[in-house]
Amino acid sequence: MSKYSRFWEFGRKIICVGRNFRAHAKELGNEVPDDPIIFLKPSTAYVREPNKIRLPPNTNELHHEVELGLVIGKNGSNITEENAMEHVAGYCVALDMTDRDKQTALKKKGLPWSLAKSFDTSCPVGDFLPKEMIRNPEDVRLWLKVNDVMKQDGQTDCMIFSPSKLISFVSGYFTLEEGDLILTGTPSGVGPVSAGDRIEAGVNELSSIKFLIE
Ligand SMILES: O=C(O)/C=C/C(=O)CC(=O)C(=O)O
Ligand SMILES: [Mg+2]
Repeated sequence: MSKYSRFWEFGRKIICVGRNFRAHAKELGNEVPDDPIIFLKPSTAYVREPNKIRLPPNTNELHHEVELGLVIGKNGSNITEENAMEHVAGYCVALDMTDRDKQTALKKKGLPWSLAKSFDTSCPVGDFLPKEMIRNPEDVRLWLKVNDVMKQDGQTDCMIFSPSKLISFVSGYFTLEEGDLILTGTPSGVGPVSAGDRIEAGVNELSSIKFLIE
């Protein structure tokens, strides 16, 4: 068993990348970024099956976003793109649950997104997938169904910034630590979920998660 098999218990940083897929930036009417857009979630955002995703306070529009998670296995800062993958212990399927209404209101005021992105249970994660299980993180299918209907179905080769580029960029600002998780951005097809809905999501056919909205 890998020491990272319960990486969420390390209690480390969850570093998230936004607008990393052109089609998703476009569906929300955003410009494609010149540099990665980065935000953070606290470790209290983690949720694991069979626990449920809770609606944040005063939400009108909770959105699903399926993402590939990179689990960091080696500390480092100022990591080069060439050495980046040496810092990855493995992968997971993850959701970046987003209070879209709140995010839109905060964006309009030029305020941080934390309340919209970082609430308790905003980061459901699947099982740890050791690095050997995904030969090429730039060739992974990310999919998500709500109540058995496919809503997101994208390939990581459509990322604007590759996993290596993201690790290199982020590690110039934050020292990456063992147990950190990097969420690499969502493909298009994000949309609302309500109490009672069932989300199922996965990376390839390797790992899937099922979460109910409470
Ligand atoms: O700028 C927006 O309106 C929304 C951006 C996001 O929510 C970014 C992501 O979290 C993502 O692209 O995965
Ligand atoms: Mg996201």
